[in-house]
Amino acid sequence: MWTLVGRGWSHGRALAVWAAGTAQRGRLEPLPTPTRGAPAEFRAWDRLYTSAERKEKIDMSRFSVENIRNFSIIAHVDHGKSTLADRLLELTGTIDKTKNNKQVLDKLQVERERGITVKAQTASLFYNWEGKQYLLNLIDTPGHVDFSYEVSRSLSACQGVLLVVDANEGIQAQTVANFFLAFEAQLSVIPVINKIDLKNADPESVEKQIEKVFDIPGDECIKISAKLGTNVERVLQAVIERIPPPKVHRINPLRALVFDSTFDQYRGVIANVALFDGVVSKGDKIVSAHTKKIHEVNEVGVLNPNEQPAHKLYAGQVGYLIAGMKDVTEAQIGDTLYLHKQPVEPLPGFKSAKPMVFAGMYPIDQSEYNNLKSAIEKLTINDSSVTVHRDSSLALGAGWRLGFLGLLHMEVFNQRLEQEYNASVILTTPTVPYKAVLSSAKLIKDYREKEITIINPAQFPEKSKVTEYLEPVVLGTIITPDEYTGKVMMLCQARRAVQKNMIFIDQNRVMLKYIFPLNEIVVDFYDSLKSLSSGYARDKAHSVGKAICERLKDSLPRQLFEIAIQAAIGSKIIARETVKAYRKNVLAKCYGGDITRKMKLLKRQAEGKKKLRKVGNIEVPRDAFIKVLKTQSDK
Ligand SMILES: Nc1nc2c(ncn2[C@@H]2O[C@H](COP(=O)(O)OP(=O)(O)OP(=O)(O)O)[C@@H](O)[C@H]2O)c(=O)[nH]1
Repeated sequence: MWTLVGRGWSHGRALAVWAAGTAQRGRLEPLPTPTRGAPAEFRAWDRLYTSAERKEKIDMSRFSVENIRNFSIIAHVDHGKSTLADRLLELTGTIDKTKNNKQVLDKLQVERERGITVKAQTASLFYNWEGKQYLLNLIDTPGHVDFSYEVSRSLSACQGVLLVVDANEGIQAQTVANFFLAFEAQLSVIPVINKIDLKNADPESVEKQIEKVFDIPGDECIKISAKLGTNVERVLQAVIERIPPPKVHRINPLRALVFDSTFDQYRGVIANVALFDGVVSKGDKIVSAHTKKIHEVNEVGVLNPNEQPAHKLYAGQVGYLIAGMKDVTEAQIGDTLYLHKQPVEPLPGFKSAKPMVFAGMYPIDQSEYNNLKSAIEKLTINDSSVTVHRDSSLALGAGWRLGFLGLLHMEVFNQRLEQEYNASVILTTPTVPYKAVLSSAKLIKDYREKEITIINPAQFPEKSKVTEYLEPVVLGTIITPDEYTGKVMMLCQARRAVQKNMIFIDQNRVMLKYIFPLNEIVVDFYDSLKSLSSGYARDKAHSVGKAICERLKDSLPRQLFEIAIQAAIGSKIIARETVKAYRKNVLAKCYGGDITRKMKLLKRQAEGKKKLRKVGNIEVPRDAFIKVLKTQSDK
C-alpha cells in the first residue's frame, strides 16, 4: 500500500500490528554480546542427526486420509505456542517427557536466545484415540508481525488452527491479525485460553473477548495451562473432532506443494511438502512446475520432529523430500511438484514476501568480502524472504543492500550471520522503499519507466525531475488499556497516521486501527508506544540531521582548516556543525619585535587557510563512518 508523501492518498492493502499497554515484549531487549560460533547443540538443527542415527523407514500407508489432521498453532508473541507444542509432542510420545523440553521446535540458536519462533517448524505426531491411530501434523509458527509471511505459508498446508490467547493479557494485536489469516484461509479455529495457572489469569473475560472480537461461541474455548499440562489432552481431542481431514485424492497423480525449504550443504535442498494428491517415494522422477527441471527423489520422510525417513508419502500427509536440488530456486516456496510425464494443474502459490525495510550491509574489513558474500548467499537460501542487491559506498567499500520484512527480521538475520557463519558486518540505518513518478523525459528513458522504486537513499532522483513521491503505508492495529487511548492517539497523529477505526473490546480495552506511513514506525514506534512519550516533534528531519552532524563532528580528525559538516534536504541545509581547525602558532618564532610583522604572518595564515578550505579535500576515515552508522543503528 503506497501513499503520496505528506498527503492522504493510498491504494492496496497491508497489515501491521502492535500491541500497547499490557504487551510484555515487542522489540527486543539488547542481547549480551553473542559468542562466536554456535555451540554444538545449537548448530543448524538438521545437522544434529546423521542418517545413521535416524530410525528405520516408517510405513506411512497406515494413516488413511480420514485419520489425518493438519493444523497449526497461532498466537500473539509469548502467549505460549511453543510451550503448548512441547506438551503436544510429549503427550503423543514424540519426545520423552523431561524438564528440558522447552520450545523443542525452536531449533535455531537465535530462537533459543531470544525466546521467539522465527522459522515455522513441522512435527508429525502419532496419537491413539478411541481405538484409532491418528496422524496429527503440527506446524509451529512465529508470532511476531515480521514473520507473518511464515504464518500464512504454514497455514496453506493446514485445515485448522489452535488460536492461543494468554489468560492474563487477553487478545492482543497479533492475535487479531493471525485470526484473520486463518479466517481468510477458511480454516477451523479452535480457541485455546492458555496460562490459566497464573495468579492474575481471567479466562472468563478472555472468553468474552473471543466471543466479541471473533464471533466464536465462548463454550468452544479450551482453558489450559501449557506449562503445567492442564487440559492439554482436550486440545488433541478437539483437533481430531473439530478439524476436518484434508480433501485429497491418493489415486490422482502426485501434486505436492512446497511450503518451506531449507538448505543442507551435504544433501542440498530439503523441501517441506504437503501432498494434495497422489503418492511419492524414493526413485520417483519429479518435476518442478516453476522451473520445469526434472529431479530424482533420494529420500522422503516425516519430521518427528527430526527427520524420519519413510517408504512413501501419501496425499494428505506433510513431510520432507530430498531430490538433489542444489539451491532453493529449484524448489521455490509455493512451487508445485509433480511426477515426470504426469503434469498437473499447479496449486495456487503464495504471494511473494515483499521486503519493506532496506539496509546496507558491508564487511568490517574488505578482505572479508568473499566470506561474507558466501555467508549471505547461504543464509538467504534458508530465508528466501530477504532480497539482496550489490551496492557500494565510497566510505565502506563494496557491500550489499538487503531488503527485510521488518526490523526484527533484520536483527535476526544479522544475528544468524554472526552466530551461524561467524561473520561481522556493518549494517546501515534501515530505510523504507519510496516511489518517484518521474517528470523528466530523459530520466524516464533512462529508467525505461515512469514510476521508479528507490530502495537506496543515494539514488533519490532530484526533486525538480519528479512529479510526486509515494511512500509505503500500513494498516496498524493497536490494542491498549482505555486510560492510554488519548496518549496513543496523540502519538499516532504525531506519526502522520490516519485513524480508521476504534472499538472497545471489553470494559477497559480499546482496539484502534490506523493507516501509518511505514517510515514513521519502522525503527522506534514500538518503544515510543510503550513509553507513550507524546512529545515527539512532527518534523524529525532537523533533529536527525543535527544528531548525525554532531556524531561526525566528534569522529572526524581535525585539519589545518575549519570543516563544515552540513545535513541537507536537496539544496536546503537543515543542520550544521563545525570541526575547528588546528592552529599552528605562526608567531612562535617572533620574540617581541614589530607588530606589523606579526599582523602580516597572521594574515598570511588566514589566507592560506581560506585557500585550503576551497581546495582542501578531507579524507573521512572509515572508522568515522562506521561509528556514525553504528551509533545510528544501535539507537
Ligand atoms: N505460567 C505459565 N507460563 C506459560 C504457560 N505457557 C507458556 N508460558 C510461558 O510464557 C513464555 C512464552 O512462551 P512460548 O511458548 O515461548 O511463547 P510463544 O507464543 O511460542 O512465543 P513466540 O515463539 O515468540 O511467538 C515462556 O516463558 C513460557 O514458559 C502457561 O501455561 N503458564
